[in-house]
Order: sequence, then structure tokens, then C-alpha cells
Amino acid sequence: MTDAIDYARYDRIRPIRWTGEALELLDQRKLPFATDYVTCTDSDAVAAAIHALAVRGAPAIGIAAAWGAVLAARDIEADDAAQAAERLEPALQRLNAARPTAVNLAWALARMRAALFRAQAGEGSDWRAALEAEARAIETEDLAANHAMGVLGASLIEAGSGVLTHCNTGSLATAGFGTALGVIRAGVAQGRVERVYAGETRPWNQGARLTVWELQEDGIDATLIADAAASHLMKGGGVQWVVVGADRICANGDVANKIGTYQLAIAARHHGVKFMVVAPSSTVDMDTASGDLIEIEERDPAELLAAGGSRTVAEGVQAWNPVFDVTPAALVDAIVTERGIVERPDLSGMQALFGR
Ligand SMILES: CSC[C@@H](O)[C@@H](O)C(=O)COP(=O)(O)O
Repeated sequence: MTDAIDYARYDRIRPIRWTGEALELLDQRKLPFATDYVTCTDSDAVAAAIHALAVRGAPAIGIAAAWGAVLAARDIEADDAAQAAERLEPALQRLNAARPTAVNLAWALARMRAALFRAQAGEGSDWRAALEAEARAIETEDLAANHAMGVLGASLIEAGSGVLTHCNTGSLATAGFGTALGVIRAGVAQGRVERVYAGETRPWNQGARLTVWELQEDGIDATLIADAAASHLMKGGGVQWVVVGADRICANGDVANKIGTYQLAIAARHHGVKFMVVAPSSTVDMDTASGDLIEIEERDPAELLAAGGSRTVAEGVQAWNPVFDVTPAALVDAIVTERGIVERPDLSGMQALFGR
């Protein structure tokens, strides 16, 4: 078993490209059959792309929002960083409102505000350059965090294991390599992960359209399952770990992630399958005490009423479409971040790694 991972192998998918003039976002609504980029030349276009899921995944929407702030800075005049901060605020608020659940969005925008504050305090007088440098740093640090988490998370997995993942947590959802998918990539490279299963992730099908495509691009064999097949898979001994990402991890270790994650955690505990959450520290929200306090995004019920653009449900039927759920900390075996691992998370374990 080797720890050497050829990261360059996983660099081909680039969901977020800054050209120096515009932000190009790989349109994830069209994958896997078309690789078109949406070109954003102002911050409201970035907010719209985040809301419409052209770009998605907690770290990726934080990175996109940071570049959105850089674009917003081009549309204002200001004498200094303090005035810029004031004039940028409406655009930052609109970016922040694009999606409510993933804390990475607010986290990235807070970093952009802090960069302006430092510019104001005289640490580099060019506040536009300071914003651009901060957006780049957010992206670079996310990639480094993913590489670190991949190896850390894989170290928990016994050689020859099967894993089940949910939603898409790969290069498409991050600056590259991925969170949960990074652990799977590292685990496959090291011979720890022998079988990979991905749930479809209805209704938007991130697992079916994105995750198995990413793995296919890597040459990693993966088996798609219907979301409803997960318990049956666990009962048969096909998987030893469920490995998922997160949109927000609370101070007590509760985890918000894609709808369906909670029922996977319940099924995993019932079958003696381990449950791992992999996320950068930018997803940890020590200001939110527990999962009950997280706003869960509800999207258009129309997403449930059709498949591939064709209506599948009788006219007049109503649907409810919450797109995230909260897994209680008690069902989580390990939270893996670039700072380290919290096993059997609770408030004191989270505080030991993240302070407060
Ligand atoms: C590294 S991505 C982690 C999470 O953001 C992911 O699991 C997820 O729930 C994404 O939801 P999405 O609605 O596709 O943005």
C-alpha cells in the first residue's frame, strides 16, 4: 500500500475558470453529455449561476462567489478600501442569498470582506488586487485541503473495502480532487477501496450524472445504484463505509448534506457500516450550535415532477422538495477535515479541533 498519489491525473475537470476578465463556470446542468461553460461578467450572473445549479457543491459555490466579488469590484468606483467595502455590500448580499444551506458561501464572502479590511489597514493599498488575490487563495487552499483530506480519510479504510457515496463531492464540487470523492480516489490509489457505489441522488441526479462520470474519466470502476437500493446493498455486505461530503457542520457535529444522507446514516448504523463525513474547515460552522438551526433549502417541486425534461407525474399532483437534510452527530463515525479527524463527533471533539 503506497501513499503516493498522482494528483495531476485528477486535474482534467475544471469547473471554475477565471480568465482575468470573466468567470467561466462549467454548466453542471448539462453534464455528462455537454461540456459548455457559462460566462459570467458580473456578480449577479454568478449569483444566478449558483442559484440555478450551473455551479454547485459547497466549496465550489464559495469559490465562485469569491470571484463574483472580484467582478462586483469592477463595477464600482471607490476612493479607498473602506468606501469599496460599503459599495460592494449589496452585491455581496445578493451572492450570499443565492443558496442558504452551504456555509462555504458566507465563509468565502466573509474572507473577501476581511481582505478589504486588511487593504484599508494599509496592508497593500490596491484593494482590487487584494480581492483578486484572496479569491485565488480561497481556490488554492481548497485544492490543498482536498489533497490532505483524501489521504487522512483513506487511512481509516481497511484494504479491500467497498464504499458507498452520495451526491457529487468531486472535482466538480470543489477546486479539484474532491472531498468524499477525494477520499475514494486516494483509497482506490492506495488499494484500500476495492468497490465504489454511487447513489443516483434524486431528484437532480448528481450521483448519476456527475459522480459516476467523474470516476469514469479517472478510469475508476463505479457502480450506480438507485437511492432506494442502499439498505439492500449494506445488508449484503457490499460496503463497509458510507463516505459523504457536507454543506455545513455544526458545533455539536451535526451535518447538513444532500437530501438522503440522513437515511443513509440510519441504514449504515443499523447494518454496522461506518459513516464518514469529509469536508474542509470552511464547511465547519462553530457559530451554529446544532443542525436544528440550519436553514434547509427547498427548491421548485417541478424538479420532482419530471425526469429528463418529461413530466412523469399526473398534472395537479403536489410535491415537497427539500434538498438537504441533517444527520445527527450520533450517527457519524468520523468527520475528516484538512485539520484532522474528529471521531464520534460531539461539541468537545469539535472544539478541540476548531476552537471556541
Ligand atoms: C464537496 S460537495 C459537499 C456537498 O456540497 C454535497 O454533498 C452536496 O450536498 C451538494 O449539493 P448541491 O445541491 O449539488 O450543491
